[in-house]
Amino acid sequence: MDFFQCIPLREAQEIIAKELTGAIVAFEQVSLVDALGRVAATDIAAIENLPPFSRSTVDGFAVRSADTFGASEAAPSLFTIVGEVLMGQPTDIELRPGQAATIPTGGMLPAGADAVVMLEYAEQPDPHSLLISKMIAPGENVVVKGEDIAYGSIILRRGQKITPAHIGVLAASGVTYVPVRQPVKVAIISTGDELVDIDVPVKAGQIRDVNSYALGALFTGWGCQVTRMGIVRDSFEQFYRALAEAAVTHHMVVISGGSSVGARDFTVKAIDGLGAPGVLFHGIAIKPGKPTIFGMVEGTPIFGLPGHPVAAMTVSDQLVKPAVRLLSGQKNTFQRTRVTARLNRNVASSPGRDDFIGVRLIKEGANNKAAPIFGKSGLIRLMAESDGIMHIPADKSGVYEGEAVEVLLLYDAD
Ligand SMILES: Nc1nc2c(c(=O)[nH]1)N[C@H]1C(S)=C(S)[C@@H](COP(=O)(O)OP(=O)(O)OC[C@H]3O[C@@H](n4cnc5c(N)ncnc54)[C@H](O)[C@@H]3O)O[C@H]1N2
Ligand code: MOO
Repeated sequence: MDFFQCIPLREAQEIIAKELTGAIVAFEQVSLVDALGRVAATDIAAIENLPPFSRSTVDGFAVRSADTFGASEAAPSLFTIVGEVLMGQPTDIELRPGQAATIPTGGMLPAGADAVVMLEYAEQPDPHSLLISKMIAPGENVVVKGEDIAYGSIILRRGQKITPAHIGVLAASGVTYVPVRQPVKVAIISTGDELVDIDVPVKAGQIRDVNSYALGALFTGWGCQVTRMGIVRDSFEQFYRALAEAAVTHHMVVISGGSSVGARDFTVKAIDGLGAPGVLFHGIAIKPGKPTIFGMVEGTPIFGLPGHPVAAMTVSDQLVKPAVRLLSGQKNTFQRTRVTARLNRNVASSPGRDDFIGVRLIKEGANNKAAPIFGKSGLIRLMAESDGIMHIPADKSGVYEGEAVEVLLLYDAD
């Protein structure tokens, strides 16, 4: 018998997406060196061409490519060297037919030139003459003005998570400050009379609070600003007060424990009591993580995650992560880094329920083998031993040895 109505995982994700689409946190300006991993709040367009002038990509001689037409070992083209381009300086050399100029890698292409021949393909019979014995194509060994980034093109898109390469593009374009979304502020409340903090001696019947640390680390890795609100004992009043405070001071609240139907499980009552619309679902057809709760209180999403650490992390991966992406205005809400691997044994699963099982990835030639890490969802070590989570969709009743499975990487970059 089930105490609550389980909805499919897809439906749970759709409810969250519907509630949070457009509910984006405010923006702020940060200096370029602080922009890594932040989410761009606006499109940024290039206000200049990059490179701002045509440049050589090799050490050699700038020429007019047409002058090498028909050049061969037997009949090399002859050029007069009319000057030298200096690194980091403009040049007023203007090549006429039959003329060449010495140029360093990165040097400014002189007017009239459209290609550069590498030093090793040219011969200098004397300091003022040059013989080129092969044809040079227009644009050879040259990056033309605006070829990297054209004036007016979009160099960073709203909703993109800023990578080291974006930082490079922004630096190249002279952008010193970047408009980004504020970090999503997440409060984590651990509930349970059995819990003690990690610096407190553990007495019989007690365990250390794993979830506020593991989930806090997970959310921090996604760019959130995490407040660990500490452990709230199983008293409704204390819990209600902590939740009310967390909901008004944070963009999102994540409660660990108290999501099941035990006598002390009052998460649903507290969320419903705090404001509209309250609890939107309680129970998902997923393993682990079945007793998950989600609600909205006056615009703040509240997650009630199962206390078992593997369940709490799995549900975070499937539901809290897209919620964070929606709040921070990221475009790729449900996009995941996946690898395909072949199972090294049969794995049974119940149809009608999405199963998530930690796996170790073993490289075998060009392929990956997935070795499931079985165990109860209360065992945090399962996550530590896993490289990712294998997903068995609800329409399957198991996967056979050798079959391909999708493995979601727990710590993907996007
Ligand atoms: N009769 C039923 N019992 C349970 C069901 C059910 O359907 N019927 N569901 C089980 C499943 S599945 C899960 S998951 C858990 C969910 O329990 P709660 O979310 O209500 O959480 P608690 O009862 O508080 O704790 C469960 C378990 O996890 C440990 N825990 C809690 N918080 C932490 C923490 N911060 N760090 C480490 N470990 C934590 C807690 O000590 C319990 O052992 O319910 C099943 N029961
Ligand atoms: O969420 Mo529970 O951990 O499904 O076993």
